[in-house]
Amino acid sequence: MAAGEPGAMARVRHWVLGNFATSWFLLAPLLAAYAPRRLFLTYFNLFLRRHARRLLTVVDPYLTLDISEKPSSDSSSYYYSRYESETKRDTTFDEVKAYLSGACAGDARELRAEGAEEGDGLVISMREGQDVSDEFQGATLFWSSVPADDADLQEHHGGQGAHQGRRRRCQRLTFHQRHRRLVVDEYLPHVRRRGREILFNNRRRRLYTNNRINSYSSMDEDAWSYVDFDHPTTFDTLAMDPAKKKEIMDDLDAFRNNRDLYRRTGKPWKRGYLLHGPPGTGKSTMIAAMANHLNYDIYDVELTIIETNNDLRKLLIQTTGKSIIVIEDIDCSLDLTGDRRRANKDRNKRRSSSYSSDDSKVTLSGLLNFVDGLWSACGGERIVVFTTNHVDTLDPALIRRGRMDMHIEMSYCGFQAFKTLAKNYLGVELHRMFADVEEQLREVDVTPADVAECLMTAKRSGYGEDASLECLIDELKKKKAEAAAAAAEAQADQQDQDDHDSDEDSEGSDEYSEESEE
Ligand SMILES: Nc1ncnc2c1ncn2[C@@H]1O[C@H](COP(=O)(O)OP(=O)(O)OP(=O)(O)O)[C@@H](O)[C@H]1O
Ligand SMILES: [Mg+2]
Repeated sequence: MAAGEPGAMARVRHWVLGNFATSWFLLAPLLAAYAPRRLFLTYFNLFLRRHARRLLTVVDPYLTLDISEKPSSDSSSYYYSRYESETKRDTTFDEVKAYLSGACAGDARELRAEGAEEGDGLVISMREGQDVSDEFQGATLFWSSVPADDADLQEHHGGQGAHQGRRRRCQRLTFHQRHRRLVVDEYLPHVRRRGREILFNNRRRRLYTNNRINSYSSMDEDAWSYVDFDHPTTFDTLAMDPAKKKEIMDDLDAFRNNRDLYRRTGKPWKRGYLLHGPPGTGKSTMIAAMANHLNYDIYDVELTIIETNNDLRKLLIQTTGKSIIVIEDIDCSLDLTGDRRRANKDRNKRRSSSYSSDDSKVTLSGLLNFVDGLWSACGGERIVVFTTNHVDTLDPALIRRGRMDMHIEMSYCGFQAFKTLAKNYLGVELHRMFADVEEQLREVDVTPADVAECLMTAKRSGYGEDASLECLIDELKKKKAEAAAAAAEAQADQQDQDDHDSDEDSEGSDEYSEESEE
């Protein structure tokens, strides 16, 4: 309707057009008989144009929607990154193909297999002309593989390019017109989301570490370098109390599976874990197990080379979702000691004198913002892990619930943890010597790292189960004796100190009494 057209006129026009089809059937014979041929043809033409589409939908109520393969010239490995997505190609075709991979493997008869862009997996897709069906909220939808339109090809390549010599493909979705809204609003976003997950799970995981970045450089500078993450630890091989382990796994699963809950409650989709305990109790090992369990990347933040809070933020926005951001030994990193103080000195030397050193520190507040400031909410599905050997020295603000939601104490090796290590290293779940080991473990503080090392050494030397366990028991006894000797020595030192103090006290009081007598 034209703007400003009176309502009455519009109604009349609508009525006329609405009755056009009827009027055609009434008027056609009259026009054919009495009107000039030219007028008849014009009238007929008009009728066809207006009503052909409507007639077609009666005959064929199905709609099609094409998703074409994009030129490979800007194809690059698939990223799950908010930052990078702005500059990377449209990945819809890949997502749809990944989504259909499962259905194709089950349904289609003529398949095509391509190596996944990363990892050892295969992406199965349909050969041209094949189709598969899919169900979504009670609607049946059909996907078929067809060549992309020539027009489409021209549009994207200008008639040449990387796809020359190979026809681009297109996934065609066919659905009933009554599902139009369902498809556009819900089904296609669902397909893309699911496809993205499949692509993400197929790729190799990465272990990132931050580069030293120049605060004044552009945002394009790579803040992170990475290697493939291929750590073999899983929760199965992690030695710790089974109940505690289950609690952590359940917590991780609840985090991963509750995207909507986080959204509904207005909480950013992230969670913090504080791992604390003596060296060698498995804090770093736990992080690897978490990453393997969730299939997330790891960003290992080296705080000592970050110069400003702003750089820290820059790092954060270049991380991807589905990742674990780790700051190891947080107590050492934040306290400006050792390397960090040296790093600051070096930096200050390099800087012009107009910048005070106060401008260039990662402060506690910078770190707090990193963990749960506004920027930290971008991207979502992110886990932050801090590790420390000295939980008591940490600022309470840093580890309060909400920032570090779960505090996990990694403790010395108990019997249950030992059983996991025995299974890992010796392949035994039960043994008559376990009772001896249990007894020794009750009396000595030994880390899982010590036990693992002992069993590994025995295994490498070709010892059998009995000999390996004997070695371990000997080692535990030795440690117990060492601990007893150290305790005795400490007690003796303490005694000496007390004696010394009391001697000084009595000398002091003698002097005092002599002075007072005088
Ligand atoms: N709980 C555990 N389960 C299985 N293996 C463990 C465990 N704890 C330690 N280990 C073994 O000991 C090695 C060292 O452990 P890890 O580096 O995880 O200790 P950590 O607590 O991070 O120590 P640090 O505080 O010094 O960083 C690991 O490579 C692993 O082989
Ligand atoms: Mg560690």
